[in-house]
Amino acid sequence: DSQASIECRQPILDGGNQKRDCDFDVTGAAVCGRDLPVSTAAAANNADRSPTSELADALAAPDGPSLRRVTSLRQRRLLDFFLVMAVCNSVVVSIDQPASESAADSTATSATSVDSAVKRWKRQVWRRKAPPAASSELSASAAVAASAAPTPSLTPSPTPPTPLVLETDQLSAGTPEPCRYTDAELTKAYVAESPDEAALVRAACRSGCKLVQRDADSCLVWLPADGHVRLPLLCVMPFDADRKRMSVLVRDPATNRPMLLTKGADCAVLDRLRPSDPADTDSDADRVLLLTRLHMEQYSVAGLRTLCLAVRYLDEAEYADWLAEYTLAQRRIQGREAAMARAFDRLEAGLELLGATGVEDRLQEGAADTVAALREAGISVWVLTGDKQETAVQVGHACRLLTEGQQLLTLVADSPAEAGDRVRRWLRELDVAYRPAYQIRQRRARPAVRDGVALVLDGRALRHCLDELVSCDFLLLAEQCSSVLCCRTTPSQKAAVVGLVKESLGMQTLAIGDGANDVSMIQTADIGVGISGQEGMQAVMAADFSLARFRFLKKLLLVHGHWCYDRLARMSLYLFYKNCVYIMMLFWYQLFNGFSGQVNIGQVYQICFNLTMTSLGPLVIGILDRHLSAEILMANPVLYTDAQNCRSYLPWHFWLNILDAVWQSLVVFFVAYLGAMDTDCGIWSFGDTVVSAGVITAVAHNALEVRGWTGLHWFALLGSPLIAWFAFAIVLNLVCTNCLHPDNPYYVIVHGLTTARFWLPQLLAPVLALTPRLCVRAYRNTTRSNLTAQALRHQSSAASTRSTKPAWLLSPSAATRRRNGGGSSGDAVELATAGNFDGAAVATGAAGIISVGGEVGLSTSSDPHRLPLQTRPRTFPGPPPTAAALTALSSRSLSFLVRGNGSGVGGGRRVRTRSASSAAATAAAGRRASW
Ligand SMILES: Nc1ncnc2c1ncn2[C@@H]1O[C@H](COP(=O)(O)OP(=O)(O)OP(=O)(O)O)[C@@H](O)[C@H]1O
Ligand SMILES: [Mg+2]
Repeated sequence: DSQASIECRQPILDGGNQKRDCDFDVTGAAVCGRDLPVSTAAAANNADRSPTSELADALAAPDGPSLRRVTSLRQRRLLDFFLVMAVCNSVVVSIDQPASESAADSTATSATSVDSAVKRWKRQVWRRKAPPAASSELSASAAVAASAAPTPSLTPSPTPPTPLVLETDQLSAGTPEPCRYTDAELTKAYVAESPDEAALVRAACRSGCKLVQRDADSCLVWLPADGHVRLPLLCVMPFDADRKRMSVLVRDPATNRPMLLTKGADCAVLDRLRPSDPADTDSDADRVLLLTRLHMEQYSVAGLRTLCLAVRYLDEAEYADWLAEYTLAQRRIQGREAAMARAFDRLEAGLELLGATGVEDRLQEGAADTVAALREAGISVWVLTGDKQETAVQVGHACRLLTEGQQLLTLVADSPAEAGDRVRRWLRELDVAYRPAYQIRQRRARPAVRDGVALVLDGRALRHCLDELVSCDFLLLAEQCSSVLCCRTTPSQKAAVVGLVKESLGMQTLAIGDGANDVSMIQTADIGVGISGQEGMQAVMAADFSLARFRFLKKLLLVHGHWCYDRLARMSLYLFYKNCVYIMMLFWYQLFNGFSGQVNIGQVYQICFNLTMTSLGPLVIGILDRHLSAEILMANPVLYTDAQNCRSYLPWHFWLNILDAVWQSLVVFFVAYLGAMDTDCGIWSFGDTVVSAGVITAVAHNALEVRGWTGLHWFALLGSPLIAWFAFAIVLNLVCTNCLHPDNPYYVIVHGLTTARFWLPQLLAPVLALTPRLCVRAYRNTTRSNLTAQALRHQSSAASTRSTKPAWLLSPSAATRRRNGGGSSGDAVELATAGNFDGAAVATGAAGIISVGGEVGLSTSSDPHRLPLQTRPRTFPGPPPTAAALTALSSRSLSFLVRGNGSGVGGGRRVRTRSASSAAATAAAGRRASW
């Protein structure tokens, strides 16, 4: 699933894990503070009045709709509307569970309990072992109806059940008995796979139509005019993403006729309505349809998820006929699914529209920030949702995937040719050159994204875009757009889109979703992330990573992703290095023995060099090292682009690393050789000196690579030479009196430790071997201006300011910063020329002034970890800042990223200013000079 849709899926758990029923409602008006009408046939005549309470009032009125009285058609529709809301779903009433469990206070618990409760119910439905015993609240007529429910095998009854005529006295006469549970108890007890369904059942309950109990064979509802009424369940046609609807076949308790209750997406229900009869002048079907469409549009534009509710009454012959087909379909071994779908299709036709509902689907806390951060990190975010377009666009705006003023390219097409034409026209308009598919994949750099353009398409258009004749152009277009929103997508389309991006663009893909409809997409993507929420655990079970909240994705990618990449890159480089050093130490000895293959290092040491003596250091780097703090990485998503561009492991890093290894082995070997020259040093004693210097050099190299020291780092790096080498070798030399022929090490190192020719190389070789690396490191740290280098400098300066060291131990700039109150902001603002911007001036701090081509704006942030790091200049529309405006900022953190036209501020010179106000004046002067 897409990020935005995940967010939308989680409205109920929002607000600090509190499940707040009042956050959503089908009717919205009273509860959500939204003045939205509910579209029903009953409300059709009075659509301009507030229908929310009107509907509930109408249901509860003394002369309101009742099953035991003859009511008007309009009243019956109102009753059916609420019955669909209450019954057409897979909601289980787990009233006996403690509220804390059933209310799903914790996401994980709720997901598990939802899953298990719903699964239990589904098992019951499919097994149908025994018809339920008539309970006390069952009215006599309902009891007859219940017993008339089909047998477990769903075999069509040879004779239709006795028609049940509802007799007035069979239902409780007079005032109906009150509902046995309170609204609060019931709403807490509803456990649903889908949060929308739970919202609908709760809304129906609050309006007066209460689902009290559900088992495999029947549903017990409470109605204001009738009390408890049991509806025998004949068949449940579960929701699936291809049909986009769900139906329940029940017996109407009033007439005992089969009655199909359906709810689903507008596109899945409105096409299946019974055509209106022009001869029937009483029918207001057209009017209801018109109003329902109008209301749904209002709901969608308000960002609500809409559903259409419909009903169909069948007669016994129709039902028996259908049941025969359905039973045959169920018994098929091959093509069972298709046959069942055909049977469902046949029944779910000729529907009568009852109305529509809108469920508010709020974004999780932090969702918008997360999407914004991912986009800032250079990650292309595509939203693939089953929602309708209007709702998805609203959600896109809410999560800041779409921005105001953006050009929305809305693709509607009925054929691949039409889709191809539209796409190619837009490509021409955007001035994008055509490229064949293989070139797109082989391309090194991604094209620049146009911030002002977003692409929106629905499932039908997407199907044509996935056609192989159109897909290449579609991808070219999609790449140009800052966001892509695919609506009304099926699970298979979601997977196909991910597969297309992965294969054709050669990109690493991450799919995140929370529902069963996201499973195939999650499995197709390179990295699958499941959100455990109200929609069950399927997504989590299929995913590589599981999160409880969408906002945790930011930390997963920007912090842990970044760390992981950096650690693995440096660990791999180190592993190549140490193997090369070891092999080369053996190789140099071959120059002295005519390449005979004789080695100067004992067998045990050869094995242990890699296995124990130099293995802990890279492991600790690979697991624990952190070159940038989590705060800096979270505050500066743009740092993620370094990882995306593989900056820590470029081909030249590898070759330089190997060259360095060759150099170090050369130094280690020949320094030991010079020490042993013209002495009585034996081959194994010389070997000990080489191994020892090699271990110390490799560990010192490792120490240079460490970015964040911890106790484990110290243990690994001190333990490797002291314990894994010296202690081990001494013990082996003392113990091994006559072993390991021919290199019996007995007393060799113990004797060597007493000689200067052993110790001198131990000191000299590491220093000489590591000097080039140290010099290059120092040079690069001083001169590099890329994002990571800037962040590292900021981090170390902040650390030195926080440090409790005496001032004379700090560098002059750190001492100045500490005097100025810390950080790199405040009075001391430094303007320095940035290497990659022509004529740009950069200063560290928290506020930024960013300008391109004469337009300039201000961006401020109070986060002290936020750096003015920008890979691309950005344009902030607005007039250039005046000196006064800049000076006004002097009381706050201030920094500049000012782009001139080659002259003016910065202008290739390094400018140092004393105070923010003088920096402001300089900038303003620069502005005048350059814009
Ligand atoms: N339980 C349900 N009963 C009837 N119709 C449903 C049900 N759940 C969803 N729908 C309808 O089917 C459409 C598609 O549902 P689907 O689950 O594929 O995607 P979604 O829930 O809208 O979005 P997402 O992709 O974010 O999960 C929904 O927009 C809704 O109109
Ligand atoms: Mg869904």
